[in-house]
Amino acid sequence: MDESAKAFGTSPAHVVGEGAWKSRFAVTELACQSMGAVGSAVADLIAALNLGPKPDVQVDRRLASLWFTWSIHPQGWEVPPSWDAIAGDYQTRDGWIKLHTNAPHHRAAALSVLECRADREVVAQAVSGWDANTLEDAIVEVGGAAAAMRSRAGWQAHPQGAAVAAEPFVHWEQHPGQVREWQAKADRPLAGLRVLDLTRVLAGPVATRTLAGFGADVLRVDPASWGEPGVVPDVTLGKRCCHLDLKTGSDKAVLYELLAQADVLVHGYRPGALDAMIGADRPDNLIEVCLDAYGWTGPWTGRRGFDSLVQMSCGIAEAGMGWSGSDKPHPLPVQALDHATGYFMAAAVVSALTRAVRGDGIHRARLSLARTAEVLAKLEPVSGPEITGSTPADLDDWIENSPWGPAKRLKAGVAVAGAPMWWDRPSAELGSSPASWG
Ligand SMILES: CC(C)(COP(=O)(O)OP(=O)(O)OC[C@H]1O[C@@H](n2cnc3c(N)ncnc32)[C@H](O)[C@@H]1OP(=O)(O)O)[C@@H](O)C(=O)NCCC(=O)NCCSC(=O)C(=O)O
Repeated sequence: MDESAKAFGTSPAHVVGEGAWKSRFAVTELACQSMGAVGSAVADLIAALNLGPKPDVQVDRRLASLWFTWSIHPQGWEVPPSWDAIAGDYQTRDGWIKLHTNAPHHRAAALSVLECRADREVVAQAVSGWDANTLEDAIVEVGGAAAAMRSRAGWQAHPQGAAVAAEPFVHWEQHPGQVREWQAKADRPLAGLRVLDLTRVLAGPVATRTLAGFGADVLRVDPASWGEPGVVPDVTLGKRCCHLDLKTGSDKAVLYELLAQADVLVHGYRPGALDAMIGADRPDNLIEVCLDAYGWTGPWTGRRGFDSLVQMSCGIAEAGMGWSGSDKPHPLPVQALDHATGYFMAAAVVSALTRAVRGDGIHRARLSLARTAEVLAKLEPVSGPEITGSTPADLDDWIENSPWGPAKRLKAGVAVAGAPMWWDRPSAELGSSPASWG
């Protein structure tokens, strides 16, 4: 039985089709396992709610793999680039480091340590005078986001690598409580379920986009200062998005109102960051699922992180370098840790709903990108025709009227018989809806 089926108490989904991302790691298998986990959890929920017999679940290898890239296909316009001009890999005196500078405060932190301006060549020159681990520590110390390239063996011997490997795949906590009834139907099992979404970039937003695909009412909250134009068109599909500044009393009061009426809270702040803003108390009925980058135990819990940084830390980029014969870090072909963690989080939400419906209390779950990397490292790649990208045959006929222009989407990668994934609304600009339940 796969690790996620064990964690969510589901049976593995039926996988059809062919194709695989070309990689040293089993990226396509991870796509199938994580999307299959959501489908299987939804099937269990339909049965637990007595909406019908447990439906069959099928994952398409090719489409699941493609959902690990961009699902949106703009018709006549372009999504802006998602990477900042100085983000990326740089050679240090003794190896490699990746700087993650997409957020302005992370970029300012890196530049303050390097004492240079935001120009790629100037940054490369400055980085070349540092040892990778020393520079990583210095940038992390001032609130930035960077990762030195480590080998797999180096990570396994590192206190953080050892801590993450020893963690459960999903940290579950059980609390007394019951979920409010929502308007579940056999063909729309999450209809009326209120999901408050405090996630950013890819991993968390993939989780809530998936819940919206089964009918959940998702409301995303961001501060007005936060922007991610390169990913918002892809990940806000099916959601409403509002602005709240959780550092002001009046907006905090609005958030408490929203939370009091919510069924599910999904977030991706560093451990303790959300509690520091809104306190640690949660309504008794609330299912809470969150992620962090480096895991929930060990010296690096609380470290800022993104998929591409975790790939550097945990040995994926280094192993890819040897496998591909490249002279620089060689990451996965897609941001697989983000996407897989997002689908696993969605599976955790649905699995928690099933447990609540069965009278087993309220379950809360914590996952991490680094622990997902351990799942990936154990999977065996299956060969098949190489997947290189989508073709028109992979796209749905539906035309999404996004705020940026018309777009098509990939066909769904997972099919729950009788409960197809589809989205009630197009993608949305951050802050474009009122901060209230619809
Ligand atoms: C994504 C991050 C790197 C972002 O880094 P930071 O913004 O520097 O860190 P924090 O989590 O501490 O963010 C909280 C900061 O934002 C402020 N903050 C956040 N939301 C609000 C609202 N709504 N209102 C007011 N202030 C806010 C908060 O007070 C903190 O500010 P201060 O108090 O002033 O600090 C980190 O949150 C993180 O590591 N998260 C866990 C992993 C994760 O989700 N990674 C991204 C997705 S995965 C991925 O790789 C990907 O998608 O790509």
